[in-house]
Amino acid sequence: MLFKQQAQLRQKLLVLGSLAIGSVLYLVARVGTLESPIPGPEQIPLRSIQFKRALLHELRRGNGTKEQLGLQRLVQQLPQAIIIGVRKGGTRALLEMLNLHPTVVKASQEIHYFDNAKNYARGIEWYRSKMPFSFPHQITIEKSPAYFITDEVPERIFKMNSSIKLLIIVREPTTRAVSDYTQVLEGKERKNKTYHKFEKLAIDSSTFEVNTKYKAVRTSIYTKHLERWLKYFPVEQFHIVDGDRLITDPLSELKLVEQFLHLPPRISPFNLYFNATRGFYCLRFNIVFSKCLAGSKGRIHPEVDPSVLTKLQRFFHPFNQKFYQITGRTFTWP
Ligand SMILES: Nc1ncnc2c1ncn2[C@@H]1O[C@H](COP(=O)(O)OS(=O)(=O)O)[C@@H](OP(=O)(O)O)[C@H]1O
Repeated sequence: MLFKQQAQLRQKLLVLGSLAIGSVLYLVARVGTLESPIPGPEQIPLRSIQFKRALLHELRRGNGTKEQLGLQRLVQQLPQAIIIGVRKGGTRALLEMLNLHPTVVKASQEIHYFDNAKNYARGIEWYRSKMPFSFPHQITIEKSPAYFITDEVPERIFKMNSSIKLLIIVREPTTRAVSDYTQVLEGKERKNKTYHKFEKLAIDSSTFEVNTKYKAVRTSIYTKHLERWLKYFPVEQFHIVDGDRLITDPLSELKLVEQFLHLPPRISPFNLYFNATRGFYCLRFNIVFSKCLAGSKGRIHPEVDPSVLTKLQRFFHPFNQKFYQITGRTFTWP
């Protein structure tokens, strides 16, 4: 009995200790690093949010119940915004970077609720149960890149929330297709299986034209997919993120997303630093905690015959023009 009480006391002290250390480190980290906060009704007390995040972390680790940690107001909210695609566009980087914002809570896993018949049949409360705990003033975001290209998804999302905000991150279409191929190739190699070369898959061997049956090619015809979505949602409900710029200048892209989501600007230069070894920007949450994306992000692409790349770029050109026209955002793709 005495032993149990001592163990409980020790656990409580541990929780309080880690919370106190976390808060002090957080305050030290934020002082002087934040952009001057914008005054107004939207302003959220950052420090208390970060403190609550620390409590949330303790809850997830099983170091107390909601009541013990004073987290009764925690809820599992359906997402108010979804990153619907595009596969290999930088969806993971975008989600992780948005999660730096104190008002954003991410669903860590891809949930595949709307594109997977079995999951969809489980119902909306199943979907909600997959969402992270958050406070009512926070917004939940999930990403499942397969949503963008799956026929049934727009209608299903519309039925859940017709005013939801939709984020699409795109990359130069040919590079995206090669990235898509690289991921599949790696999977095959891991299983000691052989796989065709990209050139063979992307070009029809009888007509020497671009093979539009190849999924990696089809996914890059962004306008075709977007048109299906526009049957349900007005174009204002979408925000297009430049995935190429998210790699080279992530903060500029994140600022545009903050505006689109009506979030106060809180992601600052402090939160992002370039890691020369990785060749990418990594994320800094505070002076002690920073992380880069997993090694599966930023793979080295195989070399592709330049004439095939040119053929693909020519093929995508008219679709790209249409995409610019519809979205009102122009990219520098060839
Ligand atoms: N900061 C940072 N760190 C690492 N990787 C980054 C980052 N920003 C964008 N990217 C690019 O993200 C590409 C992977 O895209 P996705 O996350 O959408 O892939 S997936 O569809 O979820 O598999 C991945 O594509 P590849 O380079 O082709 O592997 C990266 O180029």
